[in-house]
Amino acid sequence: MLRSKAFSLLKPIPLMSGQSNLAYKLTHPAIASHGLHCHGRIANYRQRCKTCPCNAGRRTISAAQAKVMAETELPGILILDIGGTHGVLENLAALLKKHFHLITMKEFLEHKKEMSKKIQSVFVFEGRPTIDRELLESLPNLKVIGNSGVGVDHLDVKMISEFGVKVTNTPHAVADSTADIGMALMLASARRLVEGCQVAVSPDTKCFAVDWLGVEVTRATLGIIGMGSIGYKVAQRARAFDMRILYHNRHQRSQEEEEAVGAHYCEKMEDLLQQADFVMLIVNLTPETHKLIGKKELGLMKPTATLINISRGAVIDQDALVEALSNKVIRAAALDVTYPEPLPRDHPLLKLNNIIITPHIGTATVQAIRMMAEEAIANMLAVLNGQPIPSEVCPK
Ligand SMILES: O=C(O)C(=O)CO
Repeated sequence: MLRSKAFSLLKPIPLMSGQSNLAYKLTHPAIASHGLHCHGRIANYRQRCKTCPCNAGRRTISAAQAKVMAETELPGILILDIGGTHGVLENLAALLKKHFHLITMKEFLEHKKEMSKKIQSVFVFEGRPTIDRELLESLPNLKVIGNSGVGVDHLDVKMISEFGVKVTNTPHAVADSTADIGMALMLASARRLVEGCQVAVSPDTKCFAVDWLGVEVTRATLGIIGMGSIGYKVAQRARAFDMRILYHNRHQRSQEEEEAVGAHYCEKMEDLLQQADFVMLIVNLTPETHKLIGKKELGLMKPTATLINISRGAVIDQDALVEALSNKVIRAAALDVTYPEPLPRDHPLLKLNNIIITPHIGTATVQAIRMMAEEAIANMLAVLNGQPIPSEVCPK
């Protein structure tokens, strides 16, 4: 297929906030309110507009280039929030460019007339951009929204499907890196790693090991809530620590799968909560799992237990968690996800010393980012070519 030289020279342009009503809606509200570029979760914590090293966003294209793009044969793909630094932007763009004409939100808004019919896919890389009726109505030939990541709680899949548009996700690409972050949080919390680091970098602090006693992960009981592919990968890793593994899930795994990792099914979540030394949340955020862990559930946990969340912040009632941690109802918590993200500076969770919080870095590895893009591309191409879709998210 032919590709225009002019287009191949184009650099993808990250979404700019506040450009128009539509652009505003496509910017995560939390990010807009912080005045940050919508560059992805990690960048949200670190990059302010002024210091952002990514200057690509300032680039624009001519009407002639836009016309060439609109006439070329590769399907157009609208890029929502492809961001980051350190070459991530360029690497992902290069992968996408093999199959699609990249059209950034800025380009789309500037040349809507030429662009809108060309766009057949929307690629959601990071952040939680709003895909609403207004956007869908402006894309008459849209066939697929390819989400990078497994969680699609930011997308109204039912509404999107009414437009005949498919939604896909990347459960395979995220599984190892997200399971690793679950293990990392469990170990770090158990052995008070963050506090230890703080002591080590303050040479004046007197440090006796007895003041920093942690608890052992080895041979402890791990309760996994949500035994999908990430949950199962966690169980595989936990087996190497001789952990006793309990799990609660909508469906019981096969006997073979259970035996392979030595996991025992708890039909009632309460049974798991009462027995586990570490409770790890790995469920999708749905109306059923919203505030799944609240005051009652925290009260069932052992006072020596640790709660780890690598799913979505809203799975925990954060007010109840603040209370439970302050009153030592449970030993500690380790969260890779919160609501909102990031937490406001004065949030009570940030004032506690029995908590570890990371900025939603479950998939923040060089390998996972690339695999997510590859899996998303495979999904989107399958939809466009009328082939079986590897990972489709069906409306409930
Ligand atoms: O895949 C996702 O949705 C994640 O948030 C992984 O951390």
